Amino acid sequence: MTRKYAIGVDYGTESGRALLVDISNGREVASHVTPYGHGVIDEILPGSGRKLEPDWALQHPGDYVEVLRKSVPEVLRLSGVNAEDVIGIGIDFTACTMMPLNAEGTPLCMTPEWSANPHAWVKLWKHHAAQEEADRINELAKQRGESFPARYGGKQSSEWMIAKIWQIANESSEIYEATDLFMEAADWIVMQMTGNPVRNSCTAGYKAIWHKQEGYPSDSFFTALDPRLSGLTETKLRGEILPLGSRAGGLSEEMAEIMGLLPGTAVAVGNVDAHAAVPAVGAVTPGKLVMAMGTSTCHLLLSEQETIVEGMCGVVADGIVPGYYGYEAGQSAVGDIFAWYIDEAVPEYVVQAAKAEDMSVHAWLERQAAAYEPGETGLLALDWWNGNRSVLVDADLSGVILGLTLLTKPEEIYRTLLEATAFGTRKIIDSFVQQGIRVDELYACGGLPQRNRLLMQIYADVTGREIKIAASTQTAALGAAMFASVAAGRAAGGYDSIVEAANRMAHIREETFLPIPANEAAYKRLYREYEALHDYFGRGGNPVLKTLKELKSAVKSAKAMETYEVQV
Ligand SMILES: Nc1ncnc2c1ncn2[C@@H]1O[C@H](COP(=O)(O)OP(=O)(O)O)[C@@H](O)[C@H]1O
Ligand SMILES: O=C(CO)[C@H](O)[C@H](O)COP(=O)(O)O
Repeated sequence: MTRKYAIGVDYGTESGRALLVDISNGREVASHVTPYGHGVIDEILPGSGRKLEPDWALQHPGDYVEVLRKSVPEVLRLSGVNAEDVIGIGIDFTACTMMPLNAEGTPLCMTPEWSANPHAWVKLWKHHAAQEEADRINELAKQRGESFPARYGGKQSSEWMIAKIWQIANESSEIYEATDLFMEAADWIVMQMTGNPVRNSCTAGYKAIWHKQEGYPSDSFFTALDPRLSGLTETKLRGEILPLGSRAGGLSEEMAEIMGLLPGTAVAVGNVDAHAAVPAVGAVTPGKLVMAMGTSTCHLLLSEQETIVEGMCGVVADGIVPGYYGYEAGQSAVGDIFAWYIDEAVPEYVVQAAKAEDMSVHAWLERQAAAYEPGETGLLALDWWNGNRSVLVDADLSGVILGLTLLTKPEEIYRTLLEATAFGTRKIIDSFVQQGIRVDELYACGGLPQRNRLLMQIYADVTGREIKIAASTQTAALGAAMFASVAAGRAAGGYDSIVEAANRMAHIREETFLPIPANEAAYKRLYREYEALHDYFGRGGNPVLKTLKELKSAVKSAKAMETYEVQV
């Protein structure tokens, strides 16, 4: 029999990547990346030039289609694989990345009528401007004794579907009224390929408060929240919800032509990027915590038990691998913090020194920072540059760095930022363990583990655990391709289950990172300080971070309003 292949398409924050994989062994044959033309829209709305308020993060859905148009034909060309040997295509996406659609399934931002309204655009996962809505959802759920908050660590995040939808209703009732469906981008892009408006159980479960047995929260909850939300789940959130690995449909004639594939090729239901990565490192049984480390970090863990864990993003039955409860926790910024430092705060001499040695600024700072011992910088930071997702679930928190002096060097700050993210991860692991959820092994995947050895050593030292690293640098796309092979099924040359696919297609590297005992001891001491600082700034000991944010928002909103009034 000829070799069979599947394509995984990973939609990240800045770009989309297609990966063509040999399904017999997981060999990655070809990949291609298409950066999003509009990137992350967080300052000015394209077209109208309207200035966005703080904490907004939008995207253009046309950029997602461009990835299919460019990267899929390109992986076929690069690999020389024939379209008839590609048995399936699967996608994974950042989430909750959502958009309002009209009755034709067109995103409202792509219609002339609505394109100047920011609420018509895709709200990216890191759009954090729905915090008030999230707070109110949490208060009301508590008052009414709703059962769902327990499944989300007690709190809904401002990053998620219901808070984002309600923000639209509150700030732009005309967009809310004009919306026929609110959809995850993961489901929308699948609908572009198949014509079928199906939703996937992973984003529905983790991001839209859907439960396999109980469904969405009751209509009386939504009505009590806001009478305009009455009937929401039956109307604007309607749609069949299918489990991971299901076939959403076959590729349409039109999209097959655009993508260079055969019409009818199996398209798997969408998935979340980090979740797709779990089977791609072979973590298909309980106790294996997978850290998908990139712009942000998601922590994924399987368990036989359903328990409440403080600040977890969610526990969903079959949410990652069928047969287990899938837990998710996360840090809203990790690589993004390092990127911020390099883009916004590194002195010019560092950029020049890196250039002179033909190194990236990251690599130069990593080398310099590696010369320090734990504690030697005299610095400590809180990793909240993009709020805190777990365990505090509070997008209104911000970064803190302590201990700066006139002698502080850029590499010391860089090291401190790496350490801060490791402490944030330790906090999450402790939270699982304290609630009796086993964490036996750590796996790291995503863009960071293979780019920064110091980072991984610090994580091993801070957690006191061995860290195994994914062999693939594109685990999410590999996972999406694995789910595609399941959607295609055995009869087409694919697999019956994701566990079977993982057994054949997942790989980890031989080299692992082990804790260095002296470093581990030093970090134990520093972690105690991190915990004290964490609770002081994060649990209300001193609300200064929120006060600063309120002041900033008030001034920025007043300025944005002035600019808008001048324009109209
Ligand atoms: N050598 C490095 N050390 C630490 N962080 C890095 C390094 N190189 C790139 N990064 C960070 O990696 C992040 C991108 O990770 P990646 O996994 O490729 O993307 P995404 O999370 O969008 O899928 C960026 O935030 C960038 O700052
Ligand atoms: O919350 C998520 C998954 O549940 C986001 O998709 C994720 O945090 C963004 O991923 P990346 O850092 O890879 O861009």
